[in-house]
Amino acid sequence: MAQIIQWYPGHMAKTFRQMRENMHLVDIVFELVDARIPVASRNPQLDEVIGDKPRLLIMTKMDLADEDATNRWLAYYRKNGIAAVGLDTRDHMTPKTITNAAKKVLKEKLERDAEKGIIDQPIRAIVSGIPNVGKSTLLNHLVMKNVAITGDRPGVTKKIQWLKTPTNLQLLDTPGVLWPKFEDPRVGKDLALTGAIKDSLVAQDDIALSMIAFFREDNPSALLERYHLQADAYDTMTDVEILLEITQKMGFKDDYDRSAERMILELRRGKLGRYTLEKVDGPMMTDPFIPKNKE
Ligand SMILES: Nc1nc2c(ncn2[C@@H]2O[C@H](COP(=O)(O)OP(=O)(O)OP(=O)(O)O)[C@@H](O)[C@H]2O)c(=O)[nH]1
Repeated sequence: MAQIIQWYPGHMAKTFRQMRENMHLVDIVFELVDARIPVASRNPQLDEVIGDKPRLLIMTKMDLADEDATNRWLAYYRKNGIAAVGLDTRDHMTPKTITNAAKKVLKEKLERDAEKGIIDQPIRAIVSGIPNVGKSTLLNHLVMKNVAITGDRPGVTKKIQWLKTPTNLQLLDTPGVLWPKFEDPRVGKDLALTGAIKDSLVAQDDIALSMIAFFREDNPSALLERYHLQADAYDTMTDVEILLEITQKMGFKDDYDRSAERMILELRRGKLGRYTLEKVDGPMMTDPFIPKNKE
């Protein structure tokens, strides 16, 4: 973990610098978060970079997340005046969903433009989010075919590459890659369980144990059924004992590193069903990791 903390600040500073430099060129920021971990997968320092710029929060990988939990998050954001949509970025409706949501966020600006006779101007956006959250997938789906156009904008000396979409968006071609804040151990575990950070950076058995703890609370039957555990396992066994039992059932004897690895892989592949690690009323909500600016 210490390695990650030392490694990221340089990259992060560069991302923030690039985003700050380009912020005046865009109308809106598309901030991507993983619907399964909407708190851990965002970097709160982005708020400082975005400032008053309008933002659309995009919850990706909704197809992997618990549907009810995502709906509760969306209701929560709505209540707090934060424009948000949830989607599977690979879905064919994604370009329409995002473009409509962006138009809604920018409604007043577009109306002001229309009064001045400026109509059908493209909406210019920058896409930002942590690694693996779905930035490239989203860009590709929005653009459909990779058409890069180059434009000189006032105030910039170097040329900026824009990607034009059929739905009349213009996207900065370099997505802002941010890194999450790892200081809180819960954040690291949640990122590891969803595959947002490299497996080699975290102890797999620790992660498998937090997976067992999560299912014990959230969806007890999913783990019991998947690994053919006895119905009273949660009453009679500790998390460690459950991990050892699963190791045996997998035929790995006492090699719990191997079973931990397998369990995590199966979780990510959806073998245990849809899951959301962070809930609207969960403990993470006491952290200040909620987007600050309003619609
Ligand atoms: N199930 C599901 N998978 C998705 C979704 N969006 C992206 N993915 C997958 O997640 C993985 C990472 O997606 P990318 O688009 O490469 O993520 P990125 O943010 O560009 O990643 P970096 O290049 O590391 O910054 C790929 O395997 C995608 O197919 C989604 O909404 N649902």
